[in-house]
Amino acid sequence: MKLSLRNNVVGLSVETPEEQAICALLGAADGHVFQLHAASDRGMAFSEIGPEDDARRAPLNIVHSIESRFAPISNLAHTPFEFGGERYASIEGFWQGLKQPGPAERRTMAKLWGAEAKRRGGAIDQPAEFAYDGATIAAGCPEHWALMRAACEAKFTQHDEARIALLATGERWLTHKVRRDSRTIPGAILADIWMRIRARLREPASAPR
Ligand SMILES: Nc1c(N[C@@H]2O[C@H](COP(=O)(O)O)[C@@H](O)[C@H]2O)[nH]c(=O)[nH]c1=O
Repeated sequence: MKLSLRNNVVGLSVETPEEQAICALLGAADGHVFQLHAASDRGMAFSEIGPEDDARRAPLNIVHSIESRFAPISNLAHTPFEFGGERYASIEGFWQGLKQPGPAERRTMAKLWGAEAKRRGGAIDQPAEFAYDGATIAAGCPEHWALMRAACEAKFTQHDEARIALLATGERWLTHKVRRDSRTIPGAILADIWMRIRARLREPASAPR
């Protein structure tokens, strides 16, 4: 193997069939970040840190249009779950339903996901307060966010794909930056909910059922 160093780039060129086989294996790590261990002037080692975005902990903006492997994290994704004795097709169906006055209207919203859930909910004025499970909750207050957190917990514990997608974000900082931030649940609150749930899911006791 030939070794060179030019412009801060370490170059290795293959000379034997064994080295060629190793080089072919390393093809799977193309674009990954490696850490250099240069303990002596006779040799060195590189240990793999991982794909560049993971290694750099690049922020990840969770929106409906994100790449498909992370899409189930979005509130708009079709990720059926049960919460408070009711079935919901998506978090958005749950959240937008809270704007509705009665159980029948909430049930209708509960069946929706994707752009339709967002659009139908967007057409409803957010009441200053609403009733949920016998309590009166002021819109946009921490109790309102606590409902979002509890529903998200239900989603990520019950829906395998959503949980796998959330855990696949590793240590990356999550954001929820959309064209117009919600007046009832700011994107920063939502991102914080996802990151807290992710940390909880990593704890051994909450490993997938
Ligand atoms: N605009 C948008 C999303 N907005 C969603 O709207 C909800 C808040 O709505 P509201 O209470 O009416 O302000 C919340 O669930 C948030 O995720 N979501 C996405 O994935 N992609 C988007 O582009």
